Amino acid sequence: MMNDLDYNFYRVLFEDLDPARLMKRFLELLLKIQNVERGSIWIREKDHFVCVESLGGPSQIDIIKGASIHADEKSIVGWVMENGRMTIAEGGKDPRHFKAFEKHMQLKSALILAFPLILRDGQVYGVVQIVDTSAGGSRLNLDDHYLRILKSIVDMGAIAINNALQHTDQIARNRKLEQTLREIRNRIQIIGQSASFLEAMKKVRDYARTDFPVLITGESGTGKDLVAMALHNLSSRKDKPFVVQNCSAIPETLLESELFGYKKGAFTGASDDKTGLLMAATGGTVFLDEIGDMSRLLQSRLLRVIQNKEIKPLGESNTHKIDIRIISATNKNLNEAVKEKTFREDLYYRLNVLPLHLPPLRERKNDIPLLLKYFIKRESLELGHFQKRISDEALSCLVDYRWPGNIRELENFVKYILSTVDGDMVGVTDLPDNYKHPAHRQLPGGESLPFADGAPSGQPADPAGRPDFPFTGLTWEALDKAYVRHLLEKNNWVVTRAARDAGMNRSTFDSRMKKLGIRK
Ligand SMILES: Nc1ncnc2c1ncn2[C@@H]1O[C@H](COP(=O)(O)OP(=O)(O)OP(=O)(O)O)[C@@H](O)[C@H]1O
Repeated sequence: MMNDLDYNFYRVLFEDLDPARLMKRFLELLLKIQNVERGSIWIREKDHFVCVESLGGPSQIDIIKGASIHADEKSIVGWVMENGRMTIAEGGKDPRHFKAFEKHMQLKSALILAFPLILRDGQVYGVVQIVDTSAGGSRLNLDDHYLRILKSIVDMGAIAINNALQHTDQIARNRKLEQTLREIRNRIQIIGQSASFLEAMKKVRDYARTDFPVLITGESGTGKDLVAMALHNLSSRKDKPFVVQNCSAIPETLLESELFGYKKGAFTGASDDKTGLLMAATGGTVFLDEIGDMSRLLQSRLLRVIQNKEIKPLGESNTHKIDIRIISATNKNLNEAVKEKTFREDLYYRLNVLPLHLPPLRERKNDIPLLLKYFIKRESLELGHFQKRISDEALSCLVDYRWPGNIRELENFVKYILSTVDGDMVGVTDLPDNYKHPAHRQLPGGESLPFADGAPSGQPADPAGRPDFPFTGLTWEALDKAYVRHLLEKNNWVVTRAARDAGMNRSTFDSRMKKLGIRK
């Protein structure tokens, strides 16, 4: 029979990536080689050995697929798992034989041949049993040479089965990840009620109905990534990939490989074909973040892709048609970059078909209380904490604050207060200095107002918990001096501008400076 092991045998091992089918075909093959009818495959699962395939026997009760043996029980399967070697056992007589399964079987095992299923690293993950039920176990061929060949077949099968199991596991994991991603995307909440924000959101809905490129502009942390994802989710491409690439974070050659892909051997180190993101996203949306940082060379390649709707990976002679929507984003002034010739004008017009500007948080102050509430709720739920509230005074400081890091900064601020404030109410004293009343902030140039760290010493706290008037305890002159210096610093020591901010003319401001002893 062993001579009949033609290429069909290898097909059994390498053709099928479905573990159940593969195990069945593999077991059938082993039984055919040994000319017996009964056999089973067992896999270790935590503290049990589970029969994942079983063949043979005249009736259904002889099939033990799905049965399991506890690792503490005496069994041939357990012995082989533990010792990692083949064994031959006499059914019913061998003390290792777990007889419970055979109690009701029509045919009892006479001789059992069991091989370990071993991984490349020597780990035993399963056992295959080949069982002879003929009288005296006369059918099994136990010739040394024969068994050695059989063992190498089992070893190959073990690797093939494990590959198939891992492959299936990987597919299941990918499915789960995709599902989680879909859920996360559906959970996206975009918070805002200010006019400028609502106007931007209307554009998002309008743009989602089309397929034209969108260029999102706005300061860092204003929500460009979030809005790009929302646009994709609202569009007809929502069930296709949404692929994100940050164009500033990686070197040019790496970015080129990521976006356009390459053919095996296109350059030293290209040991396999790589599908670029633009091709992988076909049918879906590509979000190119920080597009203003893309090199001129890659700008030209991207332009060609947009113009021709096709892509040619590095080192490949053929082009591939692609169907993608491009959303790009920048916190730079691309108009300026075009003037300075660091950004291609033709690409700029190709990308900026539908412009979308996200206003900074300081221009949508109405949204600040709403966003604070939203993040407090979200983060408290995550932490399993009670939801804190923000006192009116603290809230007014936060609304006045300029939020240079926009919503990202606000999100981080909420995490900070939830971690540091003990009580249920967040008061002014809980705020870091730079978030307090403007007069409490660090002055430009590093100079602080005299009591930037809190109320001046000796001032009793208000029993109602209201913050002290911040200027108590300062002389009029000290206050005057700090204010004049602050205006000068803010205006880079351009006196005319500082005077305008103070609401006085230049010469009055000059004489005030002189009186206070402040020199340029
Ligand atoms: N309107 C909003 N509602 C709720 N969360 C928001 C909103 N806008 C932004 N965020 C959150 O603020 C954080 C920063 O947003 P995002 O990363 O989209 O900003 P960005 O403009 O792309 O920043 P960068 O230019 O630095 O990449 C994210 O965690 C995002 O979920």
